[in-house]
Amino acid sequence: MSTQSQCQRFRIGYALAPKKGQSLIQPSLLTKASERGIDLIPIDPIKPLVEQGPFDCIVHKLYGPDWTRQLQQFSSQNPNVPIIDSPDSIERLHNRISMLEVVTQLKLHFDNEKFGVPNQVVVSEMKSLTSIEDLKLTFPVIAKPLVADGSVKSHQMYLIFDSQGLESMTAPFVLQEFVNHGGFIFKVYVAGMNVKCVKRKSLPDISEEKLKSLKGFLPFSRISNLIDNDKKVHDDGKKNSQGDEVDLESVEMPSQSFLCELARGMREALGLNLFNFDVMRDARDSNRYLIIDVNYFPGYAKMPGYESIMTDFFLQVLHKSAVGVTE
Ligand SMILES: Nc1ncnc2c1ncn2[C@@H]1O[C@H](COP(=O)(O)OP(=O)(O)OP(=O)(O)O)[C@@H](O)[C@H]1O
Ligand SMILES: O=P(O)(O)O[C@H]1[C@H](O)[C@@H](O)[C@H](OP(=O)(O)O)[C@@H](OP(=O)(O)O)[C@H]1O
Ligand SMILES: [Mg+2]
Ligand SMILES: [Mg+2]
Repeated sequence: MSTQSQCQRFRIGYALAPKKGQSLIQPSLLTKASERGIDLIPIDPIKPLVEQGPFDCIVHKLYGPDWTRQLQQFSSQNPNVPIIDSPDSIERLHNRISMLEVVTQLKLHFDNEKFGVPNQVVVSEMKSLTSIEDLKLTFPVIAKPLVADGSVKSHQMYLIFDSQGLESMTAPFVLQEFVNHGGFIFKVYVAGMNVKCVKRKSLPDISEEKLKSLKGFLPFSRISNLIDNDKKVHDDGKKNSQGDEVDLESVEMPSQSFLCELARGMREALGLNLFNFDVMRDARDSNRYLIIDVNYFPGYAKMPGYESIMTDFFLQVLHKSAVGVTE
């Protein structure tokens, strides 16, 4: 390394909601990044962005026309500064149909694993809803808000057991088949070329027998983010709220090469660098993986060793190896 490059420091501007900034920008990340020549600089979205530089890269999770205009203006004045990620590409993740469409379009083949998404349909209005059979679904199903914009409402889900439960819903929503998956999911964090998978608690399986005694619907929200979930990752053999054993320690991870290839395909197809996706392993076929959710700029600080992973990613971007970043 030349003397000049040893001295070179990079400035990465970050524009995040206060809560998000506090969770991501921990002293440990600032230290790790600084050791490798990166200064992380907060951006004030209220002030003109073009007056806050210079930046070598911008990372953001803010929305709205004013912010998009700020980014466009900054880009036109600084065409070589990467903006992670493009608002248009992020937009695709704000709709639960378009976020998964990309998965169904991936042309990837694996020797052992199969992947896909659960069957789902959009219900736009209740009056056009006839029966579950007409929708080519069977109970139980999950009603999810069509919009996934980070609001509390967008995380409000309903597990529906019968037609009475279904009739109680308010359109529009996405109706997705409930797939038994052993009560756990995998969250696959992607930061450019870096891919890290963690296990999380999920809804318990519903047997045909159990379904007979379940009536109506059950609301739930942020199930994989419940407070005791982190404990589950570390503790063995605890019971979940339904009384079923969920021993996350003994759950076998999908192969890293499968996840890396899937993540690469999704990253390129989405044109995004910072996201995670939730994956279920089908209880009927352990080689079948279903992607159920894709989230922009998730809670990376929950990921063990996130400081090194994020710093590696920043360096990749600065060296122009990220999607949407041109040479
Ligand atoms: N088709 C399905 N079959 C079985 N369980 C599911 C299915 N879809 C979702 N779940 C369960 O519901 C949880 C919430 O669903 P989903 O991930 O779509 O919502 P979200 O609010 O966008 O989540 P996040 O907090 O990750 O953004 C999942 O983590 C999983 O535990
Ligand atoms: O608030 P919105 O825009 O919906 O985004 C959330 C995602 O939906 C969640 O997936 C993130 O949690 P995970 O990192 O556990 O997936 C969650 O992480 P956070 O709660 O740590 O910020 C958010 O990124
Ligand atoms: Mg999810
Ligand atoms: Mg989500």
